[in-house]
Amino acid sequence: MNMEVRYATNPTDAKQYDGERLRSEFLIESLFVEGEVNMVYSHYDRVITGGAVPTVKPLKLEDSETLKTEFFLERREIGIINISDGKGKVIVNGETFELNKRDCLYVGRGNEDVQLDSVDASQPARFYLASATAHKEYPTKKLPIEEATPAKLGSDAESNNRTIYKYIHEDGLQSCQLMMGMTLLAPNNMWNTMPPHVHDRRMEAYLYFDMDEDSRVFHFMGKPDETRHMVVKNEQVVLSPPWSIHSGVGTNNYTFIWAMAGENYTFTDMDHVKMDELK
Ligand SMILES: O=C(O)C(=O)C[C@H](O)C(=O)CO
Ligand SMILES: [Zn+2]
Repeated sequence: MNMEVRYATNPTDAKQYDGERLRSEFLIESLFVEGEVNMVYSHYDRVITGGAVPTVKPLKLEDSETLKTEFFLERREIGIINISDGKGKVIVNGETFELNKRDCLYVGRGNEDVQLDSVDASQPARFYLASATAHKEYPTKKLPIEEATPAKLGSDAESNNRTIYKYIHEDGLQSCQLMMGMTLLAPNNMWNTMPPHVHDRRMEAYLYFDMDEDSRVFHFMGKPDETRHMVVKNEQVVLSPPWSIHSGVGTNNYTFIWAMAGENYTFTDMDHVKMDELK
């Protein structure tokens, strides 16, 4: 288990950052390594994002060193999505949940033993993890992508025709503060979340995946009138501060998982940015 800690940055300081500094604060370049659990603890709403790729043996969710708790979910909840064609298994206190590609499992606070495993070590599962602090236990529950409610957004004319699947949210899997879902772009559509928005009440993390080796997403961040971009590869995560837009355009098709935590539990609570305000 590897845990990196990242502190929060205010937007006035972030204005001065060059590309390298921007990437070291806001881009997570390597989460998915075979046989490892890698996580980043962000001071933005204390959200932990991580990747786990179990092969020949299960990997345990743990980090008493950083959290100073007896077990990982003592005071936390977690959303787990398998992004691999290889089937995965999550074993929660002895109960097994099988996750196909794009299925999501919510595990509530108080579950002591969480293990992540692959059904076939030669085609391992790749689990994306997002965890937030939690004040009570909600039931551990799986939601296959087929049962997540799709919402169509955008249009071919704007090159942003896409479908949002919400898994953990007020009308889906219940949680304390974590919200999580996946956005799939229709073929030949490259833009996400443009026009952009901010939500000063919540941080957000985007995991970009399903990309070829040479595909890139140009991810836009920053205050609406002070934007920057980072060039993002397959299976990399952007940490989006509450004051920042979070939008991207790909050189090829891609999918992304968004996860949020913070003040309220209302997916639609966004401050939309007018194109005139963008600089
Ligand atoms: O495609 C989109 O637009 C999104 O998926 C937006 C995210 O869900 C988001 O930013 C929620 O605040
Ligand atoms: Zn958002």
